[in-house]
Amino acid sequence: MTGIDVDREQDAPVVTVTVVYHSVHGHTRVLAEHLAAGVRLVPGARVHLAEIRPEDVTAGRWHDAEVLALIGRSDAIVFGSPTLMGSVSAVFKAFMEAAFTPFTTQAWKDKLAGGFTMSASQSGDKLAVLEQLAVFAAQMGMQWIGVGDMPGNNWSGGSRDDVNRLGSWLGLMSQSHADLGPEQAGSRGDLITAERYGERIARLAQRWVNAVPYDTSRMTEHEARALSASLREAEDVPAAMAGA
Ligand SMILES: Cc1cc2nc3c(=O)[nH]c(=O)nc-3n(C[C@H](O)[C@H](O)[C@H](O)COP(=O)(O)O)c2cc1C
Repeated sequence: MTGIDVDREQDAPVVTVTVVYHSVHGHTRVLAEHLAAGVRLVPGARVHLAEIRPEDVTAGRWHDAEVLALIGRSDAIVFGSPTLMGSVSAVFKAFMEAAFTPFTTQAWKDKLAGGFTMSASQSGDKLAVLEQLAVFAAQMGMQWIGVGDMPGNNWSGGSRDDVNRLGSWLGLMSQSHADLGPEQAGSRGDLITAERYGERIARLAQRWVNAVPYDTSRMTEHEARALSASLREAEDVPAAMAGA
């Protein structure tokens, strides 16, 4: 992120948020769309929806050059997957593994990140998915943003329509009844929480790009090893001792 692009009409910093998600039956897609609607509320914020498609996975390897290029141009990336067997879906995991290439050059370092998941059970082990996504973002050197809303549906007057009704802060959780189609995905509260989360990410992205411009240090693994070796050499520490 070098320099600040300003939307003159709206007098706001331009930021690009990409929502990268997989959905088998469409419920997670609805969540992604509401998240994007929240981003659009922010003047200057641009949003893209990038669906990870099973047809782009061949022999377990995902590839879509356009999606990777889009992510490369984005200030914030929000990752989303249904919870399947307490994990991100196999298709989304293939996307995560394809990020090994940008990992090696730290290409996504210091971009903002967030995550969301949809499942049928109230808990359904959704937290495991958000943890998986947050660890992934950390490996990519990204800055994670959680949900910033107080918990709902945690008292006698609460309901499914409450904001953050599942009380999740690491990322966005939503729940859809297993017998209902995507047109009834989540609850009203979940969809409002998704919009609020999208808006939060966009506003924080604006704050992030508006900060003092800088170029963060990036190193490939090879360069990191060379740096360690030169430091050892300068201190005259034998490699065997330094690595003990
Ligand atoms: C193979 C499979 C595994 C699932 N595992 C879980 C699970 O671990 N926890 C849960 O609450 N729901 C689970 N579900 C339900 C889905 O998370 C739920 O139907 C979700 O809405 C699917 O989202 P999608 O329509 O975006 O694909 C599972 C469904 C399938 C088909």
